[in-house]
Amino acid sequence: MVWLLVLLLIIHPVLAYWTGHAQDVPPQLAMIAVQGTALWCVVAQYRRSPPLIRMPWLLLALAALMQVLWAIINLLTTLLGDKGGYLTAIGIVFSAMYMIPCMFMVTRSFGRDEPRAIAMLDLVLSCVVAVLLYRFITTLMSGPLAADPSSVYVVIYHADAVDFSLSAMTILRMFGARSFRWRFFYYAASTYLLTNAVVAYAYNRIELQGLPWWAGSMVDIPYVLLVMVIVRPPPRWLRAYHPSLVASQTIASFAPIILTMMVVLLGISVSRISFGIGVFTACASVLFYGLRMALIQSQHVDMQRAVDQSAWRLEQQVGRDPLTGIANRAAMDTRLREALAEGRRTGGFCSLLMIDIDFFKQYNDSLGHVAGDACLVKVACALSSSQLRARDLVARFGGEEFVVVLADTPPETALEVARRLMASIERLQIVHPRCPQGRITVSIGIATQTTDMHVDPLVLLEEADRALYAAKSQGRNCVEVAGENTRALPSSLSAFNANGGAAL
Ligand SMILES: Nc1nc2c(ncn2[C@@H]2O[C@H](COP(=O)(O)OP(=O)(O)OP(=O)(O)O)[C@@H](O)[C@H]2O)c(=O)[nH]1
Repeated sequence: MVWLLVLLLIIHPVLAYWTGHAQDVPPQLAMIAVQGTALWCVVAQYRRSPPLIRMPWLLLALAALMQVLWAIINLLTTLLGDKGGYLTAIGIVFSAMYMIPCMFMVTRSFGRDEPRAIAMLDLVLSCVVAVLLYRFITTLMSGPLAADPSSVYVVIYHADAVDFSLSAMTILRMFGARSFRWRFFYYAASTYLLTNAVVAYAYNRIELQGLPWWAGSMVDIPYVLLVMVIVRPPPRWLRAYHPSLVASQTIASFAPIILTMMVVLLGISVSRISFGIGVFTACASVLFYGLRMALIQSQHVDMQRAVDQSAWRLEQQVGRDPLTGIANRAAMDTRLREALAEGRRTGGFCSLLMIDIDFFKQYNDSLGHVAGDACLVKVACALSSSQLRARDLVARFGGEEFVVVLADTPPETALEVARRLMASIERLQIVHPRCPQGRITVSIGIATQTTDMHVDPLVLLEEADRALYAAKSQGRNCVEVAGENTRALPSSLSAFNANGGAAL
């Protein structure tokens, strides 16, 4: 590939020197061959690239194709002549159409989640630029305005402004790209666009003085550089450079304004020739930009809503037991710590109820695990709808064990609550074929942090567990309050324990 290019590069000036003029057929053919080689190289890169980055390479290939077609039309004009001016008009069409893929690749962010409507808006605006340029050039270069020498300069200045704006924006995009593949694409594109702009700048001015034989060889430079950039290993700084997320996002958001700005400027220029069209396009471009921003804004609002919802769902799930839907162990730990701290601060009590379903293994064994799960859900539901205060927390501790945290609750009240809970389970009347009562019952252990004692959550849990164990030993279906063996209790409750637990 490189050797073919080198050969063409030598042939082109040799032919130009031999024919004596850059615009003769042989040098033009050599130039088209150089352009074609570069086009082929970009297409090969497009086919090699992963899907997400194919689109910009395709756009670059389209831009190069427009230039090749323009050169072919120029060649046909040399060969056939152009009496009606049709070939010149077609050439201007291709040179204007060159803007569409260029604008598109510079403006777009190519994100997967970008709405299609935005791509359509960008495409329409890019087409408007091409149409305006065509209208502008044809009006100034033919008809009465063509006689005015300043018309040529006006066209040249506009072409330069567009070319240099595009290259500047492409360079900016290169420094804003966070992935190496994208940086490499913009590196190749900016090399091509910038040299193209410089060559066009020089060529147009030389052309005004009459083209020397070597001038055509200048046109090869952007294409040769493009091929070199693609086939040679990329420079090390391109791989090492990493823009910050803020810089990258700012540049990507800023890019569309270049497109709008170009349409506005072209609209202003065209208004010299056709006031209506100029003003209309300038206004339309601003409206389009506003619409583009509104679409992005509404997409962000939607995304934010979805993020909020999933965060809320996650928050709910984190503290929830997936089977029963009530609080889980983690939520209980947090609430218990808070309630104990509150008790210490205010000098109040904090009680903990440890509840365990009796003979649950037998229930599972006789009716199956699915029925066991359904039973757990019903028990959880009954516990949490037993007229507790909003600040009390019912949680599934694990397996068939539940815990109720009762902040600011003395042991006497905790005992009343426990009775109420047992009664609500009893009301469920869940048949248990292998339980002496013939229905599901629970045993409860109570532990309390008293005003004069500061207890660690784990210690309180252990005490409640010991009390529960005692309740189980007493024959189940009863409440046991953590007693003298763990901590001193009010006399009324000690008496209650002394009776061997409260059979309800
Ligand atoms: N269906 C179901 N069963 C569970 C779940 N978690 C724990 N279990 C069962 O609960 C049973 C608990 O058995 P044990 O610890 O022996 O308690 P028990 O049979 O209730 O006996 P006591 O507590 O002494 O009355 C075990 O068979 C566990 O498999 C669950 O999420 N779903």
